[in-house]
Amino acid sequence: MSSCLIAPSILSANFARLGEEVDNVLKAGADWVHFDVMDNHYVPNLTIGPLVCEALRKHGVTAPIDVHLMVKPVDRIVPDFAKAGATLISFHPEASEHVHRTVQLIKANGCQAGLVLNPATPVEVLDYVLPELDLVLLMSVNPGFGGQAFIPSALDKLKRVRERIDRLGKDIRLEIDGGVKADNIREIAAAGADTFVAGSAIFNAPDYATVIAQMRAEVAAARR
Ligand SMILES: O=C(CO)[C@@H](O)[C@H](O)COP(=O)(O)O
Ligand SMILES: [Fe+2]
Repeated sequence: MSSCLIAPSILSANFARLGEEVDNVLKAGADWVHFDVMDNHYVPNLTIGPLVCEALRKHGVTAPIDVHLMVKPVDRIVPDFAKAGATLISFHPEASEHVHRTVQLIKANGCQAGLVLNPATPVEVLDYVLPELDLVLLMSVNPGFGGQAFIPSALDKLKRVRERIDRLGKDIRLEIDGGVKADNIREIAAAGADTFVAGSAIFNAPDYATVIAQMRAEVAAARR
């Protein structure tokens, strides 16, 4: 199993002080910055684009930026995010006419590629494309908003995707996104996730370092 990575979703950060918020959460022990891009079309919400990603890089953020695109169509915006400093780019298959082509486009632009499965998207969508991926992102809420409750069926889905990744024997990260908290992360880790997005659980807490440390301890307990 790969190392445990914590990826705070900046959707729940204070956007008026975004650079400082990202610095603080990284100082508090976060590994990646999870960057939620919403277009008010694929999902009913509107957030941030490549300019903000670029601004974080110019501000001095060197940690991996994990871009979660909830944008349809997706291909046109991929090169812009690559130029803006994205490390990984993940997209929803429903937002791409040609999933395999979008994966290749992301890689051709020098980024790692991830595919995102909504709660009702079957794992079979990974057939034929899993070997090309660097990451699978399972949604444990319907995309569009932070602060929603974890959908329990994601646990069974995590197990099924973990089996597929292990069978393939390739180093592919299994990321979970939505409703992840210190009090449910242990069972999420036990089900096979190795990369944990958490927005409200971290940014709504008084002390980011305490929550992140708690989360890591829970993941370690699941792996013992
Ligand atoms: O992609 C999304 C929502 O669409 C997420 O990344 C959320 O922003 C996670 O927030 P919490 O559920 O952890 O508050
Ligand atoms: Fe996300």
